[in-house]
Amino acid sequence: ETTLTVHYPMPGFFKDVMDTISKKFMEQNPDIKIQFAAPSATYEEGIQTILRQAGTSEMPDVTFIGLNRLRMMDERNVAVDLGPLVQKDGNMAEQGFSDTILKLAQVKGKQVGLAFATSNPIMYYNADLVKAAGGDPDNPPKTWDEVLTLAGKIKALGNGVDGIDFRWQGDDWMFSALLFGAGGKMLSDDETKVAFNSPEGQKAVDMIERMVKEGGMPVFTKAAGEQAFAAGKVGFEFQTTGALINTIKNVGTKFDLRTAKIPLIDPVNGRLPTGGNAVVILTHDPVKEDAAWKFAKFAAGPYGASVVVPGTGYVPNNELAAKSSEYLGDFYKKNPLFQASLNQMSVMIPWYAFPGANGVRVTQTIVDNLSRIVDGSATPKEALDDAAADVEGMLPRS
Ligand SMILES: O=P(O)(O)OC[C@H](O)CO
Repeated sequence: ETTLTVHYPMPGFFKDVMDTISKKFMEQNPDIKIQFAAPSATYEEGIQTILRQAGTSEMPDVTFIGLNRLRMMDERNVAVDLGPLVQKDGNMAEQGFSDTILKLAQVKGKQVGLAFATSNPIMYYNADLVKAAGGDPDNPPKTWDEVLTLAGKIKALGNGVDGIDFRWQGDDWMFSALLFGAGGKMLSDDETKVAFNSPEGQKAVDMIERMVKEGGMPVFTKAAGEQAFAAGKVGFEFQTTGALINTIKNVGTKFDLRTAKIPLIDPVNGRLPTGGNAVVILTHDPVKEDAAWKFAKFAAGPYGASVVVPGTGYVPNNELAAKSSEYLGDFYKKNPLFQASLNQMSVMIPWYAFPGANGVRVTQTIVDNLSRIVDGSATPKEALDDAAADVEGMLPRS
């Protein structure tokens, strides 16, 4: 029997799906046992744990890494190159892994992992509050101006109700939703210079200030924002579609929960970041590596995707799972809340992965500066310029 130790992040989203997938895998592969290492609360904690454990006896055999940190895994040379295994397999496309899907977990052409869960940011809204404020829940806002106007009216309802919770905390992902949504980018094409202090970046940070001033967004922590929304005290919440099942469970019957596309500051050129994570093999032991490859394909394959999508709210990252009636073929028709993210798949681009060893610090600097806009201690321009100067100093010198 081969035992694989598997580490994953965000147990709030993934514990149940990991349990289901590993149980089924062990039924089909009785000679392989899956045991879980303590999960990490976030992607950022996950990557730091893995980099610390790499090469020690504590290192798990398999991990799930945020898509923006695969580059770091590659730069530190920690992950097994899956390219030869993909080659040897020969029929990845038949198992639903098209080239497009394989590319989601490649770094400069190297197959660092297989995408396990993929997401985009969506708009969650409280249809009861929208109605109470004079809006039409069947025709939710399509532009940020419309969101802000309606959110302001929701805030004006009083009774401790707030207009917006935009999940800017934690990492740079939701900031990139505004930046990419405005047609902007993080760094110059040659990655030597910061490019988010651009007119598009300015529009992104101005929007955060407008959420506070016009849309009634308070200084929430991530958890407080989610709790307030689920308690029926917030009109609009913007965050990953991966939080959908948790949100549905937490809202229960308290109000009429709906979802819609997140507006793009530039509806023509705007794009959205792809959130989520990929399964990565760490063990170099040949027997374990073989078992780990079986598990990776199973988790990221059609069965895994058919558990992850309904179990969380992520979009399908396996073409067979998305199309076949055996898996998710009828699911979307029956579950309209899941359609917002599906309808945005055509505008998904990679979650930007900063080069060099300072990726986690870069992200934290961006978040810290966003918090100054939300708490009113800096203007959007000051925060943007400070973030740009700090990040510039953290980029690798060529
Ligand atoms: O949560 P995910 O997996 O959709 O990834 C995007 C994040 O929300 C970033 O924290």
